[in-house]
Amino acid sequence: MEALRAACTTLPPPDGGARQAIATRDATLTKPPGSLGRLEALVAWLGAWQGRPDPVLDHVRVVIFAGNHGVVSQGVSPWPASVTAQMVENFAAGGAAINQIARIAGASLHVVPMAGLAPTADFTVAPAMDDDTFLAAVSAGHAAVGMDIDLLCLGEMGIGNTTAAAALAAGLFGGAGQDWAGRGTGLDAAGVAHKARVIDAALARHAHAGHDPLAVARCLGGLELAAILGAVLAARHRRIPVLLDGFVCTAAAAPLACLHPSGLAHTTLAHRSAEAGHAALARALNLPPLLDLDLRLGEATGAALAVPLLRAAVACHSGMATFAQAGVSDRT
Ligand SMILES: Cc1cc2ncn([C@H]3O[C@H](COP(=O)(O)O)[C@@H](O)[C@H]3O)c2cc1C
Ligand SMILES: O=C(O)c1cccnc1
Repeated sequence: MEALRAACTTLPPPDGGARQAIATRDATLTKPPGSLGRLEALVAWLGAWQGRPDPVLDHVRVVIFAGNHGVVSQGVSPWPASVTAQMVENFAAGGAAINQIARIAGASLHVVPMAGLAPTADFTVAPAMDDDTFLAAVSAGHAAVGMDIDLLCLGEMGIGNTTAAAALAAGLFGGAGQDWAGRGTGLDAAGVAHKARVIDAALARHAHAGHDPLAVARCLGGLELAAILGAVLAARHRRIPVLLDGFVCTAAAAPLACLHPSGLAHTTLAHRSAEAGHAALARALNLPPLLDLDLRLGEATGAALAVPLLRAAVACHSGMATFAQAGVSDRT
């Protein structure tokens, strides 16, 4: 655990030279300065983390981690845990939403089933994971990133994981179950109230995890959430920019922000999920979302949807003419 903590607290910064070169070229392009808004910031962000004045999106990888959750036995999801494995099969067959969106985005799709989809412990009665299980899950996430990647999109599949994400968010940022619990895959109001009580029970049981973000992630998280944390960490050490997906993915990455003040600087939040806690979590992490499409699916769908936006931003930066080239008058 201490090696992981050290890896989370000693993080490389972005490439300031690449960022500056991008700003310098941007100022010469045939548009009013700043007129491409966040697209300009996205190019600078990509280049600063890729260490390139000419950011590329040739190799975009979507990784979905799948895991099961013991807390499902508390009736926190309208769906049975067996759907996790069935959806892993559906990903392999090309039938899920993410298969379609990843194809449109020009991204490869990789699915990593965690621990043979064996569930974690029910965290209302015991820590979700012991140290070894947690560290193995973080390592699996780390290993799934690969080397020659220009952009990593992260997502998850795991029935019950909006409960784990809400518990993790509460453990890291405070508040009670009702502040973070949402409808997930379709709970009604009574179901959300029950889910909030289940989260409160978990928070009470693991209060001793206190302010150690890794202990909170181990006790209240899940296997696929730990893997996402490992993947975000690996990407940082390899300077690969990351698009985070919805509520679950954001909560999974959050411990790194709690361990290092700029721990998530190499990530962009692709969208604001309709899941109730996501807006507050995004604010707590100072991660303004790119898209707001009322998605509440997970699977990295929101992350993959933002890839074409990044492609457009890069195309503008690399392909636009300068004022001098086009013979367009600069401002007087
Ligand atoms: C068919 C199906 C496909 C999914 N794809 C993603 N999720 C999403 O819903 C689950 C979390 O919601 P909860 O906490 O309410 O169980 C996760 O698997 C998440 O990825 C799905 C859920 C279902 C049912
Ligand atoms: O935003 C998410 O990550 C989400 C929301 C609902 C269900 N699964 C995931």
